[in-house]
Amino acid sequence: MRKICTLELLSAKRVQSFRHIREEEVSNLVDSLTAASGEPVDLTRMLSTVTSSITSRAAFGKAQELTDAFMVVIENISVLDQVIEDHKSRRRAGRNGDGEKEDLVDVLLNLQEKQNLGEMFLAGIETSTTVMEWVMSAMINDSRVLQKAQQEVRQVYGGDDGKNHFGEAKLDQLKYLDMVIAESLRLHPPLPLLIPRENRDKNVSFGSYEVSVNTNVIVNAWAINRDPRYWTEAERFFPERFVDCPIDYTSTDLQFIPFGAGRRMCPGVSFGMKIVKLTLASLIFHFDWKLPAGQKNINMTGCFRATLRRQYALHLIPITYGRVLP
Ligand code: HEM
Repeated sequence: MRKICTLELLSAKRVQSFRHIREEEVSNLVDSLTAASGEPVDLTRMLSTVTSSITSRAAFGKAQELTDAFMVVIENISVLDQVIEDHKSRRRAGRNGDGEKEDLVDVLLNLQEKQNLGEMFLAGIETSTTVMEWVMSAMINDSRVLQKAQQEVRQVYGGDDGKNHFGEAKLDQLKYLDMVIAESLRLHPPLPLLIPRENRDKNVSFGSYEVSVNTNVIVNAWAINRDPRYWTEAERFFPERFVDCPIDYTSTDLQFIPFGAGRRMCPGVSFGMKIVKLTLASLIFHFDWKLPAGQKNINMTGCFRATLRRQYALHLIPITYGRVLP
């Protein structure tokens, strides 16, 4: 399954082919927030919806109506079977020639493989949503960082381009936003403990650790990302630490491993991070953000379920950029 993910489902080319889906769904999110401008919204729920809409369209080729079903796909596997049946009849009818337009179910059918599809994408939705929640929370609590990130995105996307079509073409220019996301991933990795792995080969040693055969190893990424031996003021949220810094989450630096590392590293990095960056850039380009009445800052308490999420849903007030409040 992992090999299929890396080579087929989540390859750079495949991820790029879903660009229009990401842009459409993020634009829908902006429309909903614009309609709610000036009122508190449950941003946690909205971020989860946008991520699952993008994922279900990419995975199943179905739009909104499948999104809710996707969330219960594990319990209700018949939904997935129905999707696969639909794809099979479409293929039998010979309506599936263009590789670019294939969704991920088509790819799996090509490979005669459907196992674990639901679990895999569910994991991607939860982690990507969690990353966005933490980044927004950290920026709201640090107005200096938020302003700097907003300045950058409004400069890059200023003029008609930003208002009419907020696309991915210029995302690479948002260097400061990259640092903000990296710093949030460092302090709040959605999977603080990497997936347990069993040493099945032979006894090995690395550093001061001896790992004998048949031992389960659990890597504490959370502790590594905050280790004061590698990070100055390790507990501080300070995106500028990544200026001119060669370390990033796709490199092989083992002091920063929010996606794991090596052969078992997350195969969904590119799929997830494209959603994360486009959504966050849109949120801070189109809106200024206020806390609900009576709230001074965001409570950053985490809570460990399948992932390390915020304990409390994120409620914020979007103010459409440029709108003068009464
Ligand atoms: C953007 C947020 C994401 C984060 C922070 C994240 C993080 C991780 C981490 C830490 C691991 C464990 C790596 C290890 O044990 O060494 C992992 C594994 C995995 N991730 Fe992600 N992930 C994200 C998004 C996604 C997405 C969007 C998908 C799929 C669409 C995905 C699919 C997977 C799969 C299938 C594995 C298991 C790989 C294996 O068992 O070898 N992830 N992820």
